[in-house]
Amino acid sequence: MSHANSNGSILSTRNLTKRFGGVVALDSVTIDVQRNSITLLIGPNGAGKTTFVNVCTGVLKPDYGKVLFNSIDITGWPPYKVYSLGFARTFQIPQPFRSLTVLDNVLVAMKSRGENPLRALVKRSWVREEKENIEKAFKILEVVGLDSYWDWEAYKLGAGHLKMLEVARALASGAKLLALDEPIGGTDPGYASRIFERLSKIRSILDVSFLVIEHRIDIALKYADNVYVMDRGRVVASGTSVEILKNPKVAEIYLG
Ligand SMILES: Nc1ncnc2c1ncn2[C@@H]1O[C@H](COP(=O)(O)OP(=O)(O)OP(=O)(O)O)[C@@H](O)[C@H]1O
Repeated sequence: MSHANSNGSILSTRNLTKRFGGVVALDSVTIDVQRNSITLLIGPNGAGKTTFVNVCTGVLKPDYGKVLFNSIDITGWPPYKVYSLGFARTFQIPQPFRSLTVLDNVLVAMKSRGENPLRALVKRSWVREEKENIEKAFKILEVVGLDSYWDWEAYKLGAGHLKMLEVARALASGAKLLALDEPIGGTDPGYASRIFERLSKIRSILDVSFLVIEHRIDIALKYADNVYVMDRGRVVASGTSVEILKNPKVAEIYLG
């Protein structure tokens, strides 16, 4: 199942176009990210991958085209609104609170989703809510494989664990779609595969999808449900990993 119809999609773009002066960074890009999928976005430097995510998440406004999240037209929405709807993004360099523990980092992310200030006045409900939040945070840490690090300060974590903490924080914020920018960048091949195994497990347990930009396709392709290949602002191929590996255009882009 390589091609989506937009009903099963958490994210759909239609003819998304973005120019920077004379450069067409996105040239009529139509992409579907299926629910509960890992969708991989690959392509050489300057293909438009980062611009695509920036336009979808509201960091940049498109010149033309549409972005639909959960069938809601979010074209041109500001980033905070896109985020509060459940579309989160993690960056190449994770940004946790370094001196806070892993657990506190997750709790902070959970709270940032708009708390009712009056709630805090009612002590009993506050205590109960705090307890529920901690239980929920531990469940998330278990899912991402950080439960045994719950009391570590974030600055003590290695690159791979930091990326998973970012994922945990996004999940805590209620995200249904996570755009991950090079999740295995800076990790060794063994750990890189484990990160993708985790993502694969997370999306089978929880109702979440991943849109992943990754350069190390040798590792990433195995775990992707769907792949889009971009080159010079266009989608030049799409399909399953197997289809993509067989596609002569892809070989040409990467080798030629
Ligand atoms: N803010 C900007 N101003 C001008 N040009 C830009 C800007 N952002 C991106 N571009 C141009 O748009 C094109 C697409 O860039 P983009 O960063 O989206 O590619 P990419 O596929 O993410 O590349 P990489 O893999 O190197 O990160 C490139 O030609 C780039 O130089």
